[in-house]
Amino acid sequence: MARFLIVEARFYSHLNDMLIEGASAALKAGGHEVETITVPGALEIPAAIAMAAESGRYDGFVGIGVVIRGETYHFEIVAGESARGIMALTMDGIAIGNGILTVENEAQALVRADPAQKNKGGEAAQAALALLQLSGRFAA
Ligand SMILES: Nc1c(NC[C@H](O)[C@H](O)[C@H](O)CO)[nH]c(=O)[nH]c1=O
Ligand SMILES: CC(=O)[C@@H](O)COP(=O)(O)O
Repeated sequence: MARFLIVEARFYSHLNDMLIEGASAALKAGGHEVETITVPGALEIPAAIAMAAESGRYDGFVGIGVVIRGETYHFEIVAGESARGIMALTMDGIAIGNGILTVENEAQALVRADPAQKNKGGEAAQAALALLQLSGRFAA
C-alpha cells in the first residue's frame, strides 16, 4: 500500500470532480491511500507537489486540473509551464502523473475528464503508479 496525494487546481469544479473520480478509483483499486489538496491554478501544482514531496509523507502524486484556451497567450504559459514543472519533478525521481487537461473548449474537456470516456484522471494515476513501481525496481 502506498500513499498518494492528488493536487488539484479547481478552476472548473464539475470537470475536476470527474478527473478526481477517475484518479481516485485507479489508486484505490490498488489498495492505496489517497489524499487531495486544492491549489488556485495549474501553475501552482508543481510547487505544491514539490512541497509535499519534501515532507516525505507521500509515495506518489497526481496533478489534476483543466486549462481551457482563452483569448490570450496565457493558455500557453499555464499549459506549458505546469507541464514543464511536473516533468522537472519527475526527472528528479518523484512519481507524478499529469492529469492536467489542456484543451480548446469545454466539450473536449468533458470527454477527457469523464471516467467512462477517455478517463484522463485514471490514466494519470496509472502513470504515477507505474513510476512508483519503477522506482522501487531500481532501488532494490
Ligand atoms: N486560466 C487557467 C488558469 N489560470 C491561473 C493560473 O494557473 C495561476 O493560478 C495564476 O496565473 C496565478 O499564478 N489555471 C487553470 O488551472 N486553468 C485555467 O484555465
Ligand atoms: C488558460 C487561461 O489562462 C485562460 O483561461 C485565460 O483566458 P484569457 O486568455 O482570455 O485571459
